[in-house]
Amino acid sequence: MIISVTSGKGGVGKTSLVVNMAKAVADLGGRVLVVDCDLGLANVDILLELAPSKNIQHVIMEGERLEEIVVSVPQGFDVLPASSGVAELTRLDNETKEILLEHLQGLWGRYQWVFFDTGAGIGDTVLWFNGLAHRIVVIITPEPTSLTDAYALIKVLHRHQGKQDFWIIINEVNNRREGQRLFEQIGRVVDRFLGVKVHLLGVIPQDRNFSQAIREQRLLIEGWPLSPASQAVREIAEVVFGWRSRLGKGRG
Ligand SMILES: Nc1ncnc2c1ncn2[C@@H]1O[C@H](COP(=O)(O)OP(=O)(O)OP(=O)(O)O)[C@@H](O)[C@H]1O
Repeated sequence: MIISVTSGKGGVGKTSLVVNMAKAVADLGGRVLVVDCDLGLANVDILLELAPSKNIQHVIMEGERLEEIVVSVPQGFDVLPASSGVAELTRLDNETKEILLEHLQGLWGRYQWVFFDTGAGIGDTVLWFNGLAHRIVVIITPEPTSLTDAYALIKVLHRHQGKQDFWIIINEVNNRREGQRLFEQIGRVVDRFLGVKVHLLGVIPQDRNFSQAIREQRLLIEGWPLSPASQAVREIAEVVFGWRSRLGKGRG
């Protein structure tokens, strides 16, 4: 099952949540791959303190095989790293997309869960990766711009790709009630103007250990396993873990 973790606004916690969810799902027994889909501005390798010699850039530009690029991390999952500072990769032409898709299809059958950590916004590459996913998880924070940008992203994915269902994580809230209120707010708007359904996947409290974890290049759920945010990530992972069995073994 391919799960894309995406957002309208940048800096809302996508990469932080993807790597922590990947470990939490792997801890439950899943074979997990994280794909850094922010092809020109990669971050996953930094958060995991990887120094990959090759990345997706080498597949696209030099014809390397993805298998040669995948890195197994000690946290128990695999990572497909991307490159940083390569402007050409921020917009993929159709031929490149076809090549990449062919490579990816040969790879992800080996995994039960594939997490896409997409870039932010409604750019072509973000939309393309979201289009490949079985489930789209949109991260929203309480900032009003995050909410309006999430609406814009959902609108574009619905109109251009016919996506009907979105799973929402409200991140960086002061309390659960605030998360619930924000979820209801986005739910009302997308239902009224787009006829789209959103589902609450989880609410994650604000936790300054998240930025400490990034500075130390550690995972929150490893370094601060008892924090409320770690607990929330694990609860989300349990829901995600249950998705695959419901989807059936044939897909993903
Ligand atoms: N629940 C949280 N509480 C406090 N800080 C958080 C929380 N979640 C994420 N952050 C912080 O938000 C910042 C951005 O996180 P991250 O890089 O994961 O976001 P992103 O959406 O992947 O960014 P980009 O759009 O640039 O790829 C980081 O400093 C991280 O520590």
